[in-house]
Amino acid sequence: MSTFSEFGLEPDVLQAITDLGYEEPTPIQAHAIPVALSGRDMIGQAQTGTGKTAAFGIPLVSKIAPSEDRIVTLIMTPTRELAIQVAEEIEKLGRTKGIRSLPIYGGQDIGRQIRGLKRRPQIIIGTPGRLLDHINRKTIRLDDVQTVVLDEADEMLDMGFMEDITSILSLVPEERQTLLFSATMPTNIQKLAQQFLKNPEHISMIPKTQTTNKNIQQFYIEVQERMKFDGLCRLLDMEPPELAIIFGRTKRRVAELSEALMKRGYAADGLHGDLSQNQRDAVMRKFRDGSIDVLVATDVAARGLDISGVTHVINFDLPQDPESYVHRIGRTGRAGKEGTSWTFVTPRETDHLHFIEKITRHRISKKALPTLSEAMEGKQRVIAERIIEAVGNEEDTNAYKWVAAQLLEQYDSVQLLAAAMKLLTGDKKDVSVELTPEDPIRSKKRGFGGRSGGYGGGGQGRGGYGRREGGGGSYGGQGRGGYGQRREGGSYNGGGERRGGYNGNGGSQGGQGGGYRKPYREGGGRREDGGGFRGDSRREESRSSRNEDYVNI
Ligand SMILES: Nc1ncnc2c1ncn2[C@@H]1O[C@H](COP(=O)(O)OP(=O)(O)OP(=O)(O)O)[C@@H](O)[C@H]1O
Ligand SMILES: [Mg+2]
Repeated sequence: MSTFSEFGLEPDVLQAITDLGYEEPTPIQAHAIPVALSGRDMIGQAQTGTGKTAAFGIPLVSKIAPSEDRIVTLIMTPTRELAIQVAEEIEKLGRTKGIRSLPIYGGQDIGRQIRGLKRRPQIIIGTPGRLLDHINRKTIRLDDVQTVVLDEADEMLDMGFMEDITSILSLVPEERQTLLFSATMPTNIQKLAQQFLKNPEHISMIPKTQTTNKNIQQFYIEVQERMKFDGLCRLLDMEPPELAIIFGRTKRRVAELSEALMKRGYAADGLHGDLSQNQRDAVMRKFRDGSIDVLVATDVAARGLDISGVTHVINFDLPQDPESYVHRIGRTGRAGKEGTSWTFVTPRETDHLHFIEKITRHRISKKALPTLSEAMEGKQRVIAERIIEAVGNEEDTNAYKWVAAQLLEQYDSVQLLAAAMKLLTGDKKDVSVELTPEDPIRSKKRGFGGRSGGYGGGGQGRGGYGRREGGGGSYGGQGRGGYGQRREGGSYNGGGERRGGYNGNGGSQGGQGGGYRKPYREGGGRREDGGGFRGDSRREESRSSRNEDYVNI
């Protein structure tokens, strides 16, 4: 299928597609749209940034009559930011036709959502926790829903969401169409998914040879934990990104890292689940409009987010599992654009890196940590470019010329310009920053075949937060060194490895015994929106507070 008109779409919908600037369907759209239009259940898998949203969005808006005044379509996403973004795309696709849609997510004023619901939207895009809240308040009824979409399906069907999804889907009529989309779909998840699907068509656009998007150049740098921050600064200086997303492992890590980058003069801010929704919205707005160019985030930003201009993804901490790696780096190299990813790996984590390479079927190229002089060169290049740009702007510089001429009479021109450049670089490399060191990720050494079948098992909540005493010494600047004592014990990912096959032959479904959860959610099950990435005690709170969404991180 090479044009959208070949799908037999209505003129209004075609107009909306044109307005979005989409000229021809992407491969997943070409294959998935006809199946979705036919009413069949489907599992749709395609690489990050290849247009899965419109692949389900176009058929959804096509199938709804503008006169419909009930909720007939439900889309679920794992994070609030993704719900907002998907809602925006659906709104654009449905606007010309007069389709009404509404995002429903935790952290937003519920009264506002209730007012929105009075406009009788036909499509709801929500996160599970807040959806359940509305269902309990009877402000949302799902009796008339005909189509359900789980975006980031594997994440949604992970243990953290399983219970909520099951409750929500039990309220949707059996006679419905269910569509699952994701860039990753571990085999075990597919099996589980079939619990909710009827005779689904499986459409996979993932090439046998590589699960990550080929437009992303992937590098890793082996670096000691204590050198990571300086390494990051050098990297940002050497190859200044247009926009970059830097992933850290935990909320605390992200808070510390964004703070540290700001202190060193970078236009950065952090996104994680301990922030209020207003703060989260403000950070996203600043990143989207370019008032910051570095977004430091937990995995809350790993899935689905589509921000144009992201040229670099940096894994400051190695992700826990290969899926997370695929999604994180997939925030760049979208819609045919090129992108670069850098991953920091501490010496003890190289096994885990190779495991990620094996599962993603892609070799990640090794690079050396940029040297100080490479970083300096990069910085100076940027300053030189800014100066040259300003030189071209006579009007802006006129007011400075008189003083410039005076200075040139007294000083050497090269010396003058060098001094001005030095001031412009705003060099703050000596500002000391605090960063608590992280433990290395332990390699899972899982084979494809599965050791004991299934995911997880167990799940007694061992471990939790690897108690750490002594905390962080100062990091960088002067005073480097004091790293704080750390007591061993209490592995941070709480024991429970994901046993069993990844793409596994062999892994049975494992769902009994509380299994089927990722290691970092071990021991708790339910996620809270922005809750701990590790099974810490907060999960108990989230279990009882149903009025929020349960996204981890
Ligand atoms: N047919 C098309 N032509 C051009 N651009 C498109 C087309 N379809 C989608 N896009 C653009 O491609 C980008 C990625 O789309 P989208 O966010 O749907 O990707 P995705 O496959 O859902 O990725 P992820 O797995 O990260 O969620 C968006 O900016 C979107 O506007
Ligand atoms: Mg998506």
